[in-house]
Amino acid sequence: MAHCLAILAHMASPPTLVPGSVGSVETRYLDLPAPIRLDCGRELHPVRVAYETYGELSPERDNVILVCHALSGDAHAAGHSAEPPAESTRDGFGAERRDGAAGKGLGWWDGMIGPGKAFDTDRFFVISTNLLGGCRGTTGPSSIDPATGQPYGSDFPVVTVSDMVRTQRAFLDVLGIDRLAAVAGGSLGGMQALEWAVLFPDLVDAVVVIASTHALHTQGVAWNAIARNAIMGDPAWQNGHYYGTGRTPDAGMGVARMVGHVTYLSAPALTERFGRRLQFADDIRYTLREPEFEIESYLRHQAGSFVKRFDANTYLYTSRALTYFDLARQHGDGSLARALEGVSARTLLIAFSSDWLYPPSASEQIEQALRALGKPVEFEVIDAPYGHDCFLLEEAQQIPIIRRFLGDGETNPHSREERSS
Ligand SMILES: CC(=O)SCCNC(=O)CCNC(=O)[C@H](O)C(C)(C)COP(=O)(O)OP(=O)(O)OC[C@H]1O[C@@H](n2cnc3c(N)ncnc32)[C@H](O)[C@@H]1OP(=O)(O)O
Ligand SMILES: N[C@@H](CCO)C(=O)O
Repeated sequence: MAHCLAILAHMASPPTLVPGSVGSVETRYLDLPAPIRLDCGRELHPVRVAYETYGELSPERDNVILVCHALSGDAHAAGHSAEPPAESTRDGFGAERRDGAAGKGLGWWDGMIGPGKAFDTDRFFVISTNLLGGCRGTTGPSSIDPATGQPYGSDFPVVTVSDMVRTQRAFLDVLGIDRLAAVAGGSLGGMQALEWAVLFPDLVDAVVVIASTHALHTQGVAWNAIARNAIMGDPAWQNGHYYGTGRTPDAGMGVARMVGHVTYLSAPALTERFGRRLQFADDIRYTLREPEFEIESYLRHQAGSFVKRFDANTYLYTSRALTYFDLARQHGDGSLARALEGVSARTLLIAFSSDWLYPPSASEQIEQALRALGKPVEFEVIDAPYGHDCFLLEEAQQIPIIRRFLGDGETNPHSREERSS
């Protein structure tokens, strides 16, 4: 009888998928029970991880998707933030920075995570963590160093993408999750997804790597160096020990964000949007200090909002980690193919035609290496004009590709409708 009911359930019309919101969410915090051993040779303890979850964990715990954020994101990936920050205020990067990466209290990938969306919370239990070295609740340079009772500052160890992934693994162990249906992310988040597939091949079924690379190209390393030098060259940086001094390297970090932001956009998109239009249309004002062009004003705005929500030291550490990332060097003695030999996850690579910072050619190299090894891999280049930040903006084109890759959900045993039938 139960068997018949199950068949009937399958014969019924599939549920209509209307993309929705995950609603109100709360960031939670978990302290890891053991130290994290880092690539640099040091151990880090204590380590706290800030995280959010969306959807329902299946009884078999086999429907978990880990979402990894990019340089300036945080654990708040979807839904509306429910609460004022609690623990994260301890490091001084909480309350006034509450609006988070995407602003207005909405998660930075809200368009991609939720019922009927790319990472469908009717099927999957999505977990998002703030990365190691972060400033939004996970242990980072603004956290208290137990050895001194003061914030680490630049005494925080230099961390790598592998360290971030090992921290996520330790965090998931505490939650009792020993297998991931998928790991997904854009940019630095995509690097983490790749690192998961290489470091823990037996634990990951699929990876979704968007606007990312196996190793940032020379120009990308150079832009990151310029950004870090802008921060470290600001006298208010104070060798990284600015917490509690009343001075923060806002000027340097503002420049870093301006540089970064231009690299996240395409030249045609900038031209299309701003051209050479003057901020004050009447005429030029013969001023050195004030923004004269709309693009100057826009960049100043981006810089100003960024310094209100982000810690300069976290920028330095995160930027350093993404420039170190190099699968071939770290795992393949210089060979990307050798680095990927052990991967068993299905891989989806998505790149954007206008992304010159993480260009489609980098994803293509990964695709070719995986294909030559006989690994299951799909690669899609989305034609979109906005540059690297397309992974945050071009949801409509990404959603069907990712949904198809993850299965359409109609036969998934963990879809909410089928579980309740
Ligand atoms: C990926 C992760 O893990 S999280 C990190 C993602 N988040 C970020 O990077 C945050 C920074 N924001 C951005 O990079 C971008 O805003 C995106 C990519 C997220 C979204 O892009 P868009 O929605 O197109 O935002 P856009 O680039 O138009 O910026 C809009 C802002 O510029 C302001 N603006 C636009 N033109 C001007 C101008 N001429 N002068 C001054 N300000 C201007 C708008 O008023 C608006 O301000 P607000 O954000 O304070 O409301
Ligand atoms: N704009 C995004 C993309 C960086 O890769 C961020 O700030 O995190």
